[in-house]
Amino acid sequence: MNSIQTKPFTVFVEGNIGSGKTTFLEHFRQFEDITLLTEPVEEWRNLKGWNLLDLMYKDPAKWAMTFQSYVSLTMLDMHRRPTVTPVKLIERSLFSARYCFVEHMNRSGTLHPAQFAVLDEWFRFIQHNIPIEADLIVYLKTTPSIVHERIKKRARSEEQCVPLSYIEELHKLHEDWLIHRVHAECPAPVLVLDADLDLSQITDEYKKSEHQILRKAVNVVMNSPNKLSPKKPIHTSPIKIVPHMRVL
Ligand SMILES: Nc1ncnc2c1ncn2[C@@H]1O[C@H](COP(=O)(O)OP(=O)(O)OP(=O)(O)O)[C@@H](O)[C@H]1O
Ligand SMILES: Nc1nc(=O)c2ncn([C@H]3C[C@H](O)[C@@H](CO)O3)c2[nH]1
Repeated sequence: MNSIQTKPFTVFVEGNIGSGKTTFLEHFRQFEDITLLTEPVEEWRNLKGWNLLDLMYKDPAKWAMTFQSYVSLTMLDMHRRPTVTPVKLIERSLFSARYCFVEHMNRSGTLHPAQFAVLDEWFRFIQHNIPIEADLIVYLKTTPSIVHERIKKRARSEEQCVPLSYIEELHKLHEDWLIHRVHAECPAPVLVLDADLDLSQITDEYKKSEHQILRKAVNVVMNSPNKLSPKKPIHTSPIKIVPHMRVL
């Protein structure tokens, strides 16, 4: 008998700019029954001809509010995207937008306090009224200097002037959220992967998350005719889970 799929096992893939989130999602393209939702960067780069990402990086004081408003809309659309597969991987989330990027803009004064208050109210309203939570967060933990080099090498035009200091500040905000668990509203367990490893070694690191992700798909799929057929063995190696409430 088919299992009735009410909500897919939802995984947020989080990490600093250039940490390898898109690359991580691509690793899971080999498996069936998983929906992969990449960050809507192209929508931010072209909204009716406007490159909001570029405008935000060039003049954050003027464009941060506009950009974050559109990030919220596009990310909410991702969270609410109907999913027929038992597992859904999302690149970033409304939580990283609020806890990392908007938080940084507030602390740095890029956003006026009134603008921050509006964005925060929108986040709280959505969080309390729309189910957007994760069942697991995969945190691609990196060293700022390493991802800064990757950003420069990738050479996305809008990011050419992103300073290392910005990456370091975003890193701290990711660590506060996902390692030190300072935000109680996002209780999902966190699987930490060492995303500093280069491309020749990173696949083995990504495989550490397969068991946590695919077993959920297998559990659900086992009750339906089309079995999940991972083309590679599921690894059961011990992995590091950061519980919601850390015992410090
Ligand atoms: N483990 C790795 N080692 C070396 N380079 C990597 C690694 N993972 C990704 N890269 C490279 O770094 C750049 C950023 O990778 P990717 O786009 O996957 O990161 P991202 O986290 O999705 O970035 P963004 O936050 O900007 O969307 C790409 O050029 C990619 O080829
Ligand atoms: N300001 C700001 N707020 C966000 O919520 C946000 N989410 C992603 N980004 C930037 C990082 C990369 O350059 C690029 C791709 O991740 O977009 C953001 N920037």
